[in-house]
Parts: sequence; C-alpha cells; structure tokens
Amino acid sequence: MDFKKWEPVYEAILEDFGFSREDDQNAATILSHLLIGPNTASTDVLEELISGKDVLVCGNAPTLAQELDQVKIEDHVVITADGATATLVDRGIIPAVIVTDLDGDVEKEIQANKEGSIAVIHAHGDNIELILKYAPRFKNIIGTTQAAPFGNIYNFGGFTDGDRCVFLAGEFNAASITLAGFDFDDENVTEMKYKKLGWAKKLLGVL
Ligand SMILES: Nc1ncnc2c1ncn2[C@@H]1O[C@H](COP(=O)(O)OP(=O)(O)OP(=O)(O)O)[C@@H](O)[C@H]1O
Ligand SMILES: Nc1nc2c(c(=O)[nH]1)N=C(CO)CN2
Ligand SMILES: [Mg+2]
Repeated sequence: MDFKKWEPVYEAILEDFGFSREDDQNAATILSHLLIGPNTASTDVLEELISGKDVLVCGNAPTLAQELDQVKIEDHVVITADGATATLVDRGIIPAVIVTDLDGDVEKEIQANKEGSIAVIHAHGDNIELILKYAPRFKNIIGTTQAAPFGNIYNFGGFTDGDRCVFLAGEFNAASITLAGFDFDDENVTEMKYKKLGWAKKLLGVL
C-alpha cells in the first residue's frame, strides 16, 4: 500500500478513536527490534503463497463456523484474522497466514505458527505489552504497522485484523478473495468493537 494513499484514512482513524500516532510508531519500533532475522519471514513468501491464488479470509464473527461449512476450504489459501485462527485449528486446518494484533487466542496462533502458518504481527499503540509478551514465541514473522512503514515493518493497508487480511491478499495479487465470518452489523459486541467493525466495513467497501 502506498502510504501516501493510506495516510488520510489513518489520520481519520486516529482522530475518530483518539489513538496516538506516536504510540503506534513506538510500538512499531519495539516490534522491529524483536524481529532479529531467524524469527522472520520474507514478504516473498507471501507473494509465493498468495499471488494468483483463490484466498479465503476468515473473520471471527459468530457466523464463521456455519459459513465454513459452505466453502471448499481445500481449494483456497486460508488467511485467518486473529481469533478466527482457533476455529480453523480446531477443525484441523492450519492457515497459510495469520494476521493478528495478538489479542485473540494467541496460544492457538502459536500452535498453528509452529505447524507452518506465517504470522503477520501488527504493532499499535495499545498492544505493546502483548508484543513484548508473545512475539518472541513466534517464528516466520512479518511485522506490520498502521503508521508509516520502515525497514522490516510493513503497511499493507487496513485497520482491524479482518480487513487487514483482505488488504494483504490484495497487495499480493490474490486471484479472488472470499470472505467468511464477517458480520459488520453484529450487535452482540462491545461498543468499541462495533465502532471498529464500522471502519472495517467502510475500508472493505473502498477496496
Ligand atoms: N461480528 C464480528 N465479530 C468479531 N470480529 C469480526 C466480526 N465481523 C468481522 N470480524 C473481523 O474478524 C476479525 C477478528 O476478530 P477477533 O474476534 O479476533 O477480533 P479482534 O482480534 O479483537 O479484532 P481486532 O483486534 O481487529 O479488533 C476482526 O478484526 C474483524 O475484522
Ligand atoms: N492504537 C490502536 N490501534 C489499533 C487498535 C487499537 O486498539 N489501538 N485496534 C486495532 C484492531 O482492532 C487496530 N489498530
Ligand atoms: Mg485482534
């Protein structure tokens, strides 16, 4: 994602939630220092996995399990958003890529990562503690930020884990992107989550 194109959207998100750009940048710097080489993966791997392929992006709406029953999962490259990973792992499916800010079922994510999932770990101003706690337990990490990218920290676009999966699939030229487990009008979520889902809906509408 061209950061110049993303930046106005990012600024609107910062303003809407009252998030601090500086905190996001600090989080990204911390993640960057934890990515020491042997625990990282190259973005070439994402290109290899995704380019020209039919991708299934799994969000964590309560409808996920039921929607998975209607998709031929094995015909797709599976990308899971954070908490959705557990649903796939519990079915014996190891996602190709996990996109996470580490506030879902992280133990399941570490398990899937041990079995081959690439971990796209997102740093933001409110997950610094989680990054320090969990990032050292992953391998094959690709670090992301919603602020300006630098060095080993990328910005493929997007905000919530779910819409960032879709931006990532787009960035690496997926042939098609199928969504499962996305319900933007889910009323059984916190006010904050509902607001985040509103942004996810808006961002995916723009794509
Ligand atoms: N009804 C829904 N409830 C939860 N997640 C949903 C829903 N619909 C779509 N999603 C997508 O699934 C993603 C993963 O959901 P999860 O429950 O793990 O949330 P999360 O890790 O708290 O998300 P985030 O950290 O992005 O706020 C979300 O980022 C969101 O984009
Ligand atoms: N600063 C900040 N950034 C975020 C946050 C958050 O809570 N704080 N949550 C996200 C996913 O929902 C994505 N980005
Ligand atoms: Mg999350």
